[in-house]
Amino acid sequence: MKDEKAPAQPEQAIVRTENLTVGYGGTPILKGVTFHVAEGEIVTILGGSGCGKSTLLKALIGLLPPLEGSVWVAGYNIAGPDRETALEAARKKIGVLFQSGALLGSFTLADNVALPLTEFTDLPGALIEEIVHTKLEAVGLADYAHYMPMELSGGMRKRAALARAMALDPQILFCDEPSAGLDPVTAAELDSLLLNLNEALGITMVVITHELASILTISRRSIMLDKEAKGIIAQGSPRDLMERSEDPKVRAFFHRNPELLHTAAKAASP
Ligand SMILES: Nc1ncnc2c1ncn2[C@@H]1O[C@H](COP(=O)(O)OP(=O)(O)OP(=O)(O)O)[C@@H](O)[C@H]1O
Repeated sequence: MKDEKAPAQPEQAIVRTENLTVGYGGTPILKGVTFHVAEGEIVTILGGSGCGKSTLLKALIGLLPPLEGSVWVAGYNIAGPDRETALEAARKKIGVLFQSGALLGSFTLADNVALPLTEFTDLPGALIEEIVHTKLEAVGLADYAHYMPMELSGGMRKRAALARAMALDPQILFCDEPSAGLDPVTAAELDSLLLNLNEALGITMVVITHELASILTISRRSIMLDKEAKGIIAQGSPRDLMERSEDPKVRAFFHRNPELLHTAAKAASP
């Protein structure tokens, strides 16, 4: 479990949205979403399938321009009038671990991890090699630098993708369902790795996940989205949400019991 830090205040926020409305083709998926993530925090974003978790992530990393509202990432307003310049600067401060891992299959692990360094910096080759080695070492893959992605297990590929996301020493790491497709033990190892990186380097993390074990292990604060509400229906310590929330949707999620939803819906209908 994360250490006991003071609760996040908006003014310390390294990621912040205000009245964010985001969607596709002018149709909102999320409306008027306001939240913040403090520097050094790990926040998990939860919610049922299709509630807009990935859509929110796309807005936070600048892949989807908001329909309304603002998004501040690492001090840059990436939804303001100077969006392109802000995004270029913000992208140097963030790392993204996509659900698929998104490693290039025809590149070795070392070359995959080197990509952001060759693309975004003018560092000499020898230094890039050294950085790549350090990153692979941090995820326990130093001996696999010359392997191709297809020669690795799913868990190792995720760790390699994490090494690549860390290549530019990001202040903020965004992860889209990092444990998807991993067995529980491998998923727990990845959780430990994320926690270690957070604790050792102070990297802020915003993690989308459905995995209850991960949610409880890595985050002290969770934000739960809902499809019907098109926004946040609960936020707080995941343990409190699990043990104390009376919202049927929150209870159904944490107790893995869709019956709770049906019972609440029946009670609400005339
Ligand atoms: N590129 C797109 N164009 C149009 N609609 C989209 C697009 N991507 C997602 N959507 C829609 O937006 C809604 C939210 O999708 P999103 O992928 O953000 O949900 P999610 O909470 O991440 O779901 P899951 O947990 O299943 O991955 C869904 O109704 C989806 O169909």
